[in-house]
Amino acid sequence: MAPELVPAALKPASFTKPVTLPTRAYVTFLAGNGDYVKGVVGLAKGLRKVKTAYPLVVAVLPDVPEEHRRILEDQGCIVREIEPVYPPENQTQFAMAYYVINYSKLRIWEFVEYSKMIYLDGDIQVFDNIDHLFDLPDGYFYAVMDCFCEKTWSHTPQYKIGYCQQCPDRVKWPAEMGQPPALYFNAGMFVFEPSISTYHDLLSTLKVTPPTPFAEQDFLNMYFKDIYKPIPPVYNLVLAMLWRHPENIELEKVKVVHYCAAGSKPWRYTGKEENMQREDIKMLVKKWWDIYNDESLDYKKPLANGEAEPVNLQPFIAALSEAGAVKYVTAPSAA
Ligand SMILES: O=c1ccn([C@@H]2O[C@H](COP(=O)(O)OP(=O)(O)O)[C@@H](O)[C@H]2O)c(=O)[nH]1
Ligand SMILES: OC[C@H]1O[C@H](O[C@@H]2[C@@H](O)[C@H](O)[C@@H](O)[C@H](O)[C@@H]2O)[C@H](O)[C@@H](O)[C@H]1O
Ligand SMILES: [Mn+2]
Repeated sequence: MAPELVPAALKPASFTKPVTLPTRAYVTFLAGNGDYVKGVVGLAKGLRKVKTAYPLVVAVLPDVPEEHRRILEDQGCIVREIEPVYPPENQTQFAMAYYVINYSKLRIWEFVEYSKMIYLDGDIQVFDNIDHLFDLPDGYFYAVMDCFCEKTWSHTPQYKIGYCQQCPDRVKWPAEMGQPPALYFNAGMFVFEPSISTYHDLLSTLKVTPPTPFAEQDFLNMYFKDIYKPIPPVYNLVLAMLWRHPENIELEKVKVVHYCAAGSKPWRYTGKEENMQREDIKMLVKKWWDIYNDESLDYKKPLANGEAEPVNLQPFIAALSEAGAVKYVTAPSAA
């Protein structure tokens, strides 16, 4: 029998089937009426500088003032208000008292208008395009491994014996203490898929999980332990790595910097805290300020003729395609 002249996949019908493009976005979290809004402005401008194809969603708690929300919308951010999430009643001493508000990050699993998201703390800057991370296979939780060597970890057995997952052979985990701790990620940056069922399960699991010093970071590590996949530290340079594990870092290759070491928040930098006079820290803080102060990176910057800069339609197209107003037809790939 003559082979099909037109393979089924190329029959006209397959070209008219509406295809919803995967909608992707970066997402960050903002709480309070303080200065973290500067971190988020810096992040929005940094993502624009590396020409990301995706919008930045900012999940804001109710206590974020209207003025700060306006600043972020004027920087092209999609501002979404979320309700706080509190851990169960507890006597926990969080590593930092304010960590209790970080459980509210869990609300981002409810952003199911996006198929895949990259979460970034507001104290993170993206210096190279990382859009390719959205193409990582679904079904896993991707993040960079943390370091246990800072004083903030002094409550843990690994700190007490000098063990760190970044260099498991320097001080080996003693057999008499059983298995070494499972690989543990820093929750300042991760690639995830929003899902209503996961969202509800996260919140119901939280209700019966005693809080611990690293708050939602500990909780997320416990919850995603079975599907966690480490990604290279170039995607989330926890600054302490520079003095704790310099052998694991090639600074010139770092794409994402996480200003989480004490005293390193660029918008609060004084240089007085330990390690803050290091040349690499001073260089990274300057790099952050260079972006923050770069007016050419402002969103919809009016051009000389007074017209607004061409608007980046990506966020609107993504929203429209999701809402079904615009049906995309994919042509077969050229490859
Ligand atoms: O007053 C605050 C404290 C924290 N955050 C948000 O919560 C994230 C996690 O807190 P932080 O980065 O300070 O923790 P670290 O990574 O330094 O431990 C921040 O990046 C912000 O996105 C905020 O918006 N306001
Ligand atoms: O609420 C807990 C926080 O825990 C993490 O920060 C810590 C952690 O990285 C430690 O390993 C460092 O020693 C420390 O400096 C740093 O602040 C996340 O960055 C943050 O997003 C958030 O989840
Ligand atoms: Mn952080």
